[in-house]
Amino acid sequence: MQEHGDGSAEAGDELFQAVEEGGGDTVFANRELLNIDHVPDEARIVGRDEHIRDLANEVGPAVTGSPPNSVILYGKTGSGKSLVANHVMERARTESQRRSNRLATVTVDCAQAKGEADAVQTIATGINPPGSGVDIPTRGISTNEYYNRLWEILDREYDAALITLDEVDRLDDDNVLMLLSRAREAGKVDVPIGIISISNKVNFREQMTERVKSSLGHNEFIFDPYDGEQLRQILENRRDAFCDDVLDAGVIPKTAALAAQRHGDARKAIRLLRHAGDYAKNNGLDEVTEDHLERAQEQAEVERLKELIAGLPPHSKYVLYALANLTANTGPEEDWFRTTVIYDVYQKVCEAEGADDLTTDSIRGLLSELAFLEVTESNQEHGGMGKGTYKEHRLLWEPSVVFKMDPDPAQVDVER
Ligand SMILES: Nc1ncnc2c1ncn2[C@@H]1O[C@H](COP(=O)(O)OP(=O)(O)OP(=O)(O)O)[C@@H](O)[C@H]1O
Repeated sequence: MQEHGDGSAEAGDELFQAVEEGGGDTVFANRELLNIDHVPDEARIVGRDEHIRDLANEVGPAVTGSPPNSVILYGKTGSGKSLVANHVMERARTESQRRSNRLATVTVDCAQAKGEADAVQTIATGINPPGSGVDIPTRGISTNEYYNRLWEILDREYDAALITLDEVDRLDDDNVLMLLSRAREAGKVDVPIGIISISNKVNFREQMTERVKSSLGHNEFIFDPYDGEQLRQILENRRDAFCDDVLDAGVIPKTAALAAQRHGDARKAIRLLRHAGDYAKNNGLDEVTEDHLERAQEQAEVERLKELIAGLPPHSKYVLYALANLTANTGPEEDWFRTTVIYDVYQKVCEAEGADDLTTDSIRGLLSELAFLEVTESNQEHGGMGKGTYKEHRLLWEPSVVFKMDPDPAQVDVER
C-alpha cells in the first residue's frame, strides 16, 4: 500500500480520493446481476423445478458412468433452456465427483461454430484437461482427426460425458449429432455420451434425418414462455442489482407485466430493467421510476433487433425498412405483403439510401433469413386455379423500432 507524507496508510491515496465506495454508483449496487451472461445460482432460478428434475432423471445415469439418455429442449428464446441445461450439468459434475467418477461436461454454441470441425474442436478443447497429452490445434487437422482426438480424450480421462448443443438448429447438417450419438455403438469410444440439444424451433425435429431421430430418442421437454408472476419473481430475485430504495415500488411489477404481455422472455425482461437503471444513471437520477421503463423499452428493443440482424448482409436492413414502411402505412389486418410488393418498396429504399439494389432472388433469400431469426414471418399462399403459389411476409417488430436502428432511415412513399 502507498504510504503518505505523514507515514500513515489509513489516509488512503489521494489519487483515488474522488472514487466513492461501491464505485460511486448510486443506482446499481451490482449491475452484473442484470447481465445476460450472468448465471444465477439455484435459489434465483424460478419456476423450472420440474424441468430441472426431469432433465436430471434422463441424464442422471452419467454420474455413475452409465449411459445417459439424450434429450431435446424446445422453447421460445429466453425461456430458461440454457440455464436449466447448465445448472443440471454443473450439479451432475459435482455429484459425479462425489461418487468418484469422472464426468465430462461441455456446451457448444452452434450459432458461433463455423461448421462441423469447429464444433468438434470446441467440444474437445472444452473437456481436454491440462496434461492429457492430447493436442487440439485450432487448425491444420482434418475433421476426422478432431473426432479421433475427442474419442482419445474421452477414453483416457472420463467415465461418461454430457454434451450440450445450444441452438442446435444452426448447425449446417446433422453430422455432429449423428457421430456423437452413435460413437459408442460404432465402437469409436467406450465412454457413454448423452446429448442435450437445445432449440427454439419447434419444427426442428422434422428437419432431422431418421437415423439421428432414432439415436437421439424421444425425450423432449417443452419450455413455455414465462407468465407475469414468474417474470416478477425472476426480476425480484435480482433486485439486489440496485442500491437500496432506488427502485420505485411499481417498477418490477410493470416490467414483468410488459414482458408477459409481449413475449414471456426472461432475457428481455431483465434487459429492460437494466436499461431503465441505465437511463436513471446516465441522467444523474437516483431513482428508477415506471416512466423510465417506458423510455427504456424501445431502446432495449432497438438494441435486440440490431443484435439479431448483425450477422446478415447490410441489405437485410433495407428489406426491413421496406416492410416497416409498408406496415406503418396499412391497417393491422393487412400487414402481410407479397415478395414482389416488398421488392418494389425495397428498391425505393435503396434509391433513398444511395445504394444499388439486389435481385429479387437475393431479397427472397434475405427474407427467409429474417424469418429464421423471427424478425419476420413468411407464409406460402395459393393464388387459386392456375395461378400457382406465392409467398407473403409480415414484420414481427414494431415499425417504430425498425426505424430507430439508424439516425436517419429511409421513409418512402409506399403507394400501392
Ligand atoms: N427461471 C429463471 N430464473 C431466473 N433467471 C432466468 C430464468 N430463466 C431464464 N433466466 C435468465 O434469462 C436469461 C435467458 O435465459 P436462457 O439463456 O436460459 O434462455 P434460453 O431459453 O436458453 O434462450 P435462447 O433460446 O435465446 O438461448 C438468462 O440471463 C437467464 O439467467
